[in-house]
Amino acid sequence: MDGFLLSRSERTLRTTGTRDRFDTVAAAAAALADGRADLVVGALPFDPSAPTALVAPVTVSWTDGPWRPGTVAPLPRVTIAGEVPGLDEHTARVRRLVDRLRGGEFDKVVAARAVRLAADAPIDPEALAARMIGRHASANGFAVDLTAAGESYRGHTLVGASPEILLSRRGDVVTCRPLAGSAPRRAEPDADRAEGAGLLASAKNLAEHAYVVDWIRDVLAPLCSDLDVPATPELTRTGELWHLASPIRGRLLDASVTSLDLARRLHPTPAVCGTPTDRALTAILDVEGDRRFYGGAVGWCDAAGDGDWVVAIRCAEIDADGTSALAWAGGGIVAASDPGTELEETTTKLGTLLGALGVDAHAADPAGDTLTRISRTHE
Ligand SMILES: C=C(O[C@@H]1C=C(C(=O)O)C=C[C@H]1O)C(=O)O
Repeated sequence: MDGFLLSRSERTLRTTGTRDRFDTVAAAAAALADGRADLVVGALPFDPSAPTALVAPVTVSWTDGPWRPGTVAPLPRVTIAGEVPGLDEHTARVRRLVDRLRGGEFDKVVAARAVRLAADAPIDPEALAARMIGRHASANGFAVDLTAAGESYRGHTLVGASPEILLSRRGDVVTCRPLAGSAPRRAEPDADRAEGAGLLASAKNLAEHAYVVDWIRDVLAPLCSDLDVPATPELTRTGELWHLASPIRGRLLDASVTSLDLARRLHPTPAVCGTPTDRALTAILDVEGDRRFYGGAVGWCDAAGDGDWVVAIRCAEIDADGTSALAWAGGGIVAASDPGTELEETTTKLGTLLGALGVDAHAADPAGDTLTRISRTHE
């Protein structure tokens, strides 16, 4: 897929073609600044030192509302081919991280895992994005060609539906809506409401959330006047989860600070990384290895500096021939975290992507290693 899609509830950006590729934020920012590009779209990786997948597109179209394509290609049958790492190993990693948190090495760290998916025919990235957007109308649906990030990404696409806005910039107004703190949705309405109310009252989740809000405040305070940060978060929900959310708003002191600059400064927030950021990032890269574009940011920046960047979660990277993919999910760990509950939370989060593919996220083998857990196909 040589293109980019970002579907938000108010409008959708779709681009095709590649006029220029940028594997660093600096290169993309320079092209915007000197008029070689009037729009840059794409993704920032989780690891801020890794190559970016940013492009200046050839065609650009904006439409009102979320993306609603007329016809959508059917999705193939998809199975879970393996877990990376196995479920036991993920739980053991969380346990070791909890020990390090209790030892005071850091205050919060996000632990993630992935599932490897195998499809019996190519997964069309736009068809998967359309299905995710159809199931989550208020989410930020995306499909991004990652080729610009280098050889190991050639023809790969990142597809997802994120509930989390890293930032939006319109003129001198910057808004963010970080999430952190999670509880599963329940089928039974009273039980579901109780999960939400429990999350809003949970000291552990409020603390996990506060690390993210504090980070955003610290980054934005020197750049903004009138920075408005709510004292307590609000409750928000997706199809699968309740989250704590904080709508933040500020006014830029310097109008030359672009949405791409802001994304670079705000990323990685403790919603995907941890506190303190540098220690958490080092621990994640050491324990998990490369997260590629999971936990990164997807968005756009125009020549005026306006733009939207969403946190790249509830997503998968589809390989070049479309028949295999890696889907990730993570959760914030603090000293009070329970490894079993954290594992369950990642499974619930994986359900956003797996549900769109007709795969049951909860059908995983508790032993954690490979294979063949199958799923429904799309008729
Ligand atoms: C890291 C993910 O989600 C993030 C982590 C959350 C948490 O720890 O409670 C909640 C929302 C997201 O900010 C993910 O979905 O993979």
